[in-house]
Amino acid sequence: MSHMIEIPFHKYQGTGNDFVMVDNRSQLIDRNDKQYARKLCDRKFGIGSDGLILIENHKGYDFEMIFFNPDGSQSMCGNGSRCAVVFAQALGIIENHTTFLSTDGVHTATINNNIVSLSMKDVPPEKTQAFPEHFIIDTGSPHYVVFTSNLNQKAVKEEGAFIRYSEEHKEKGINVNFVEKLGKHQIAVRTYERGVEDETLSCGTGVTACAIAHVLHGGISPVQISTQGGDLTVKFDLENGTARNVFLEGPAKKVFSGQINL
Ligand SMILES: N[C@@H](CCC[C@H](N)C(=O)O)C(=O)O
Repeated sequence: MSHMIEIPFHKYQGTGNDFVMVDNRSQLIDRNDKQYARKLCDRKFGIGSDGLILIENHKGYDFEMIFFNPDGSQSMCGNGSRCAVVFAQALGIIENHTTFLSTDGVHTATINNNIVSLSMKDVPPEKTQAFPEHFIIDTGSPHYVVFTSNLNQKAVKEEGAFIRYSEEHKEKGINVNFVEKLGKHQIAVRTYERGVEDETLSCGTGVTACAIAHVLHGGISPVQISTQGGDLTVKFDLENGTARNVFLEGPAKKVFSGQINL
């Protein structure tokens, strides 16, 4: 970031997971400079959000979304992808259906009355590790999933940080999800996100991992997930241990627009 620029931005949220969106089709922002994410996502000195998303042109797809955590690290973001789809529609890039590129590859999505249904990657057994007390499942981002009772009383930030900074996970980091079973088709989830290093109100790749863990534990798809920021649905088929035809569904909305000088 060498000289001062004025950046038009749009703030979106998907079940309370909030993102700064920048239409970067004219390459206003250097996508290799992590300082933009650090500055724009800062809740005291910037706009404030759980991540920065750049929308860029891509030859083979409707668009490419580039996601950054507030610390500048990159990973797949389920809620951010859902918000990016609504943003792409507002920009006139797409109508109600899209095929686009995200951090972990190609996704499709459909928008119906502000509900975005996003295809997620298959999750084969190699991406699912079951331990006596928890699961580790990679749904584009790595997730530690632990079942609990009294979810509302959980010290998610403290207990999540303890696992995320443990000897095993401190180097690459991991997102930590606490899950309470509410029924065969229902769970409640609270998530500590790496890169934010705090609890967020919802995490799309996180609830996808939790829904898969729930079905491996006797639950049934579709799974309704209640998060601190609203409700999501995850559906998939489990075939020989592989979760296929995985869809993450829920609302995504614009909150406000503005411009910032950096
Ligand atoms: N909020 C996201 C996940 C964002 C990435 C995550 N913090 C990581 O670094 O793995 C979601 O909705 O999936």
